[in-house]
Amino acid sequence: MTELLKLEDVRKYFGLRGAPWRQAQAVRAVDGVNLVVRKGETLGLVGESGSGKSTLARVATRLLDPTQGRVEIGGKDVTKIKGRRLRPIRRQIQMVFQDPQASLNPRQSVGTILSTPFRAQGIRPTRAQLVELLEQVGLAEQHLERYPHEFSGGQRQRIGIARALSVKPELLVCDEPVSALDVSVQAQVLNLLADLRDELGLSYVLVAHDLAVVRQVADRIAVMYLGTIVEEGPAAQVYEAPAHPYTKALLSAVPVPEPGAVRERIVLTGDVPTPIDPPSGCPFRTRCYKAEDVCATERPVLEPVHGNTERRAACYFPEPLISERTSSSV
Ligand SMILES: Nc1ncnc2c1ncn2[C@@H]1O[C@H](COP(=O)(O)OP(=O)(O)OP(=O)(O)O)[C@@H](O)[C@H]1O
Repeated sequence: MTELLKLEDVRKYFGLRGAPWRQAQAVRAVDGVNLVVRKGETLGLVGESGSGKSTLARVATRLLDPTQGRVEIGGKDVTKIKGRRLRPIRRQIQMVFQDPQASLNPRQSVGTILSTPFRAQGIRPTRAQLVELLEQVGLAEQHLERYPHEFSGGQRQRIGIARALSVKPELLVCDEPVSALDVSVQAQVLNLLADLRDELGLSYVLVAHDLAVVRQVADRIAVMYLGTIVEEGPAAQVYEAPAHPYTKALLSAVPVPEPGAVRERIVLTGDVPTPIDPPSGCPFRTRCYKAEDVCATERPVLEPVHGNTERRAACYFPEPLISERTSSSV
């Protein structure tokens, strides 16, 4: 299948400017990520706050330059591309931001907001094109002249999605697209994203800290911890039988949908280490219930788990791939 996005050993360190003693304090927000998103799939990127999801999303869409590594979009190496030469890239990959309130200019009408990506491509959109965009996200022509404050949170996110769709991208990177919304509205926006995927053949990277949200829509899951991907695989398999101890701990806090089913609860002790000075070896080892000496000396890389090439985990002691979940009698 066509690879729409490919990241190879991507790193993003903040604070590398200035005197050498300052550089020693660099924040390793993304620290060696390899990831592929194929046409037609929805990849859920999950992890706790501060794990580097937003930074990775911004590097992948080339809103940020990587410190190191390679970014391929639509089979083309775009790592070093800058300025106007990024235009054709923007037609392939667009971003939807977390907070529609902050990402929409309050002084611009919806019509102006939706026109901006066209103009960045040197195109003057027709009114019919703008109306079509609004209709795609469940809004209507009469909304074109209105301003962001006249809309609800859910409607504003629809405008953010319409803006991202304007240049007909193949891949949308959605950074926590529903976390700023009321729970009742979250499902509507997620349904809209699913409908758009079916109608337009879109692919998504869906960034979320809420595993229940990702479960609804993702085909594949990648789990981030301290700037690295610690596990990836088909969503159903990862949810059913997490291989990495961190994924297992994260999921143990998520209610199981089937009535009567229970999951073993794992409470992680200790704080997330600082990305300025991550632990030696495995970044998760300081909080891991399975850590052994080897985990402190060598960093594990993503490898097939127990021979299953669909499932990869960066762990020397992955969990078995069969579910350990127990069902109590209903
Ligand atoms: N511009 C920046 N300068 C310095 N450090 C930054 C910058 N942006 C992010 N960071 C740091 O990089 C790390 C990863 O942040 P990032 O926002 O990517 O994580 P996240 O998983 O998206 O978390 P959240 O869900 O809270 O946004 C954090 O330690 C954060 O403080």
